[in-house]
Amino acid sequence: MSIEIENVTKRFGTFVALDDVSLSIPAGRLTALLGPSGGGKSTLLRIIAGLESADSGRVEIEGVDATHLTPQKRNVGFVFQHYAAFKHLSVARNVAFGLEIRKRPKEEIRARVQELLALVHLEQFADRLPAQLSGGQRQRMALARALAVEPTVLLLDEPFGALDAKVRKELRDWLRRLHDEVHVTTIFVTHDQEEALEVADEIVVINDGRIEQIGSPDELYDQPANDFVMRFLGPVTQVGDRLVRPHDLELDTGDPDPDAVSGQISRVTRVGFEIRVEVTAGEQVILVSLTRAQFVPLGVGVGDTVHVRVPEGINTTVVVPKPRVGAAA
Ligand SMILES: Nc1ncnc2c1ncn2[C@@H]1O[C@H](COP(=O)(O)OP(=O)(O)OP(=O)(O)O)[C@@H](O)[C@H]1O
Repeated sequence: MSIEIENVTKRFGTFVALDDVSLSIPAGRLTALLGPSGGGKSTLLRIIAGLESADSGRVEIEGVDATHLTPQKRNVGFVFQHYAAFKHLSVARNVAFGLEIRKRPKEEIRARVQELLALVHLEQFADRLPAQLSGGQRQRMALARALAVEPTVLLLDEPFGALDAKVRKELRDWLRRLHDEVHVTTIFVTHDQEEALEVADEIVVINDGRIEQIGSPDELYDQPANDFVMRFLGPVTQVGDRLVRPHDLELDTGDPDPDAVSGQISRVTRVGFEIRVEVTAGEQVILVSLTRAQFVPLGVGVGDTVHVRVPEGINTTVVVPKPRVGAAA
């Protein structure tokens, strides 16, 4: 294991941002810290970086107790959402910065900067100023700069958060490929489940200062530990007391299956190749997502009675009723 977090707690005043968090992060992998805003992801990342100190607990990086080490002594590279470049220095000098302050030989710096700029596909922009780059190019420069000093760990806090959706997606693919080339242990914070599912080897779901689940994208998607994780990772609908993915459900007409829930179609919406069917069954509105090829042969529309089936073997979680405010514990 590359990073061990043991029983880390962090409070801001009386607010508990991290509540006794323990976690092992494997070496050489790309790990996403995923969760809703305010859940504690950035705080955890900043504690790993040494930019924030925990109230209690321990941080170990590559077998070394880093709990009380300064950020400089931890050998971590850091990239934030808004990267603060040196505005008056060229792209190449920005990337070279960490090597220059470490007083590495000029020739070594030149070769390394060239190699890094090639890695992030910015060779032709070496002499530009940061202001002459696009947002996506600037974040790539930030990554090259963070990688320059060969960090043990690369920490990325919503590195593509400020960019538009299309560029974000491109950089996501690019980060995955970059990681496949350099294999540096990387932790990145995101609140975007699609980003985490697409890019990460391992995902840590954090909510309310606690870890909800750790696993590969497939494990989290197929075997969510609880209804929070299930809801956070993709669309869900409720059938009875079970949470299900709308595309896992089946619709039947004719004689109902004994386990099926019957209701009336209250709405049909087409979104590209997907047909979203709302079935009202008593108090519940169930969302069923079908392909056109599944929907059309049913020959049904709004007002018709249908039966919703949860096929055997598909993944569901039971909804835990929320305690009412003021209810006794
Ligand atoms: N310096 C601080 N002082 C007081 N409260 C803080 C401080 N830093 C963070 N917090 C609080 O701690 C909680 C966790 O913040 P954190 O930034 O770790 O969340 P996050 O999961 O990264 O969310 P986001 O995606 O919005 O950045 C939030 O409620 C935040 O308001």
